[in-house]
Formats: sequence, C-alpha cells, structure tokens
Amino acid sequence: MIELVGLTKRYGEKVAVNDLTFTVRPGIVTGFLGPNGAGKSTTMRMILGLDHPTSGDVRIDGKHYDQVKDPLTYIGALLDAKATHGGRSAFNHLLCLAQSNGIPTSRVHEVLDTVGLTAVARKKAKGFSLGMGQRLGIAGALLGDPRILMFDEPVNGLDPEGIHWIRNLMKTLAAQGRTVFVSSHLMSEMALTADHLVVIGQGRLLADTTMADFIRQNSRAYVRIRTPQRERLLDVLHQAGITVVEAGGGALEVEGGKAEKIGELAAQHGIVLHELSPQQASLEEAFMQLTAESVEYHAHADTTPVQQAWGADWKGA
Ligand SMILES: Nc1ncnc2c1ncn2[C@@H]1O[C@H](COP(=O)(O)OP(=O)(O)OP(=O)(O)O)[C@@H](O)[C@H]1O
Repeated sequence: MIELVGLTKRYGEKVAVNDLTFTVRPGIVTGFLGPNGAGKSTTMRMILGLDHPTSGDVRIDGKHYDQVKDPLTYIGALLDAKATHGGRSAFNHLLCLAQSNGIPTSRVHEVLDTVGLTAVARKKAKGFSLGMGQRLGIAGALLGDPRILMFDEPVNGLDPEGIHWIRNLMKTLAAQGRTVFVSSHLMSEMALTADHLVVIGQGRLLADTTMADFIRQNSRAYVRIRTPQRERLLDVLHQAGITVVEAGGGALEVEGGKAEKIGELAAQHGIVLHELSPQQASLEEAFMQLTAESVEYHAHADTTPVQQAWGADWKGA
C-alpha cells in the first residue's frame, strides 16, 4: 500500500504537486492520470525518495522509502526506460542491479524470460528499440519480485503487441495481490487496464474513484437526431415526455437509449428523419473535460466549433 497525505512539491514559484492525499491499494491496478505536466512523475519520484516533499508525507506500507530494507525487493519502478548504461548488455545491466541488491543471478534469467528479452540478453542496450528499452526497464522493476510496482507511462511509444503485453502484465501482477500503480495521460488506455483511477491536474487531486464508477458516470448513452421537420418532431417528443437538447449543427440529442421509441413516434406522425443514431460518449472526452482547466500545454485551438462535451460538470468522487 502507498499512502500520500497532503503531499506537496514546489520548485521555486511552481507548485508541481499540490496537497495530494490518496491511497494506492494492493490487489488492483491503480491508474494515475493527468495531462502533461500534471505532476505524475514528480509524485512518483517522491514515493521513491528521489525528490523530497516540500510538505506532506508519503509512506510505503507505513515506512518512508529510505527506511525500507532491500528496497528493490519491496518496491520496483520503471520511471525512465532510457535510464540504462547503453554500453552494457541487457543481461549485465540487470546483473549489476541484482548483485548490488543481493538478488541471485537466476532471477536475472527469469525476468529476461518474463519480458521476452532472453534472445537479445547479450546485446548492448543502446541498440534497443523503444519497446525493448521499456521491456528492459520493466525487467529491472520485477527483479526483486517486489510486492509494490510503479510504472511511469509504460506504454509510451509501444506498438499494439507491446501495449497488449504490458496491459496483461499489470493485471497479472495485481491478481497476484501486488500493488500496481501506473501513470498515463490516456484515459482510453487506463479504461482497459485500471480498476481504480486517481486523476490529477496541475498537481491537484481531481478524482479518486473506481474505474467502474467513472465509466458508469461518464459513458453517457444518447440518441442523435436530424430531421427537416424539426418543430413537428419537437412537439411530438415533448408530448411523449421526452426531453430534447440542441446538439449544434442542426442536430438534436435525447438522453438514454430511446432510438426505437423516437423512430416509432416519428413514423406514427409521418415525420421524416435524416438521422437517428444511438451514441456513446467517450471516456477520453470525459477525462479531457475533467482536466480541461488544468491543462498546462495547449495546442492551438481548433477552428471547428465543437459542442461542449458532456461531463463538464463532473466533479468526481
Ligand atoms: N526539477 C524541476 N524543476 C522545476 N520544475 C519542475 C521540475 N520537475 C518538474 N517540474 C515541473 O513540475 C510540473 C510537473 O511535472 P511532472 O514531470 O511531474 O508532470 P507529469 O504529469 O509527469 O508530466 P508528463 O506527463 O509530461 O511527464 C511541470 O510543470 C514541470 O515543468
């Protein structure tokens, strides 16, 4: 278990992490989400004692990182996949880590096998692709067979096969009862991997909720309608007690999965429909809305008018 209480980090005027309080529990994958610059890496570095909090506290099973004996056997982390000595082979990189932490050489072979690098174990890490580098970093995290694992953006730059592999690995590690804490800036990725979500923006906690609750609250089903007989349809739907909202671009929207009912009413009244399509709001859209005000680095605004995404008033658990 990882417990953060009022964790805060300032760099001069910049507040990178702002009064974060949450707990990362064992047996599940906890996704740590936030836009670029939200403070995810800084938080992870403080958990590992690589950065000192300005105020607040973070403990791993009740202890500070520097009080943990043989830390590699307690908490394993992938923070930066490029943090290897490029001139060393994958095997030697892991062997150095193992020897300095009292871990047997047999374990190096095991983790190389787990991450699928056995065939290239004697090759120098500097020749590795991004995906191979990520696998080597993950092997390092697994080396001490720790009960707590932390991965900072592990799927960055990976191909679909690599992403699929990491997703399954996280779930397997959690199913073994380990604490798995993984950061990402992609909601769609977390929706497939995480059981619990912690969302931050500009260092502040925006949501701490189960994935199931997040999906329930944000996967809104609605029906999109276009008709050349707009006023007549509005009257008919109003009489049937169905609430309609403007969706922009001449379209209408009705909350819920009422497409059949709307189609039948339109047919009964001889109203022509040009579109009657059931829709599902995307979780990515809900996440972007949740973090919209805290995004630090914006691209230039799109010139296409966009309907305000649903979830604008979502405040989280
Ligand atoms: N050593 C530092 N000195 C000054 N500012 C820093 C330092 N480290 C991080 N920051 C700032 O703190 C904020 C949080 O950075 P951090 O890297 O933790 O965010 P992140 O959520 O991991 O972002 P990303 O997804 O882009 O990696 C950013 O504004 C960053 O510029």
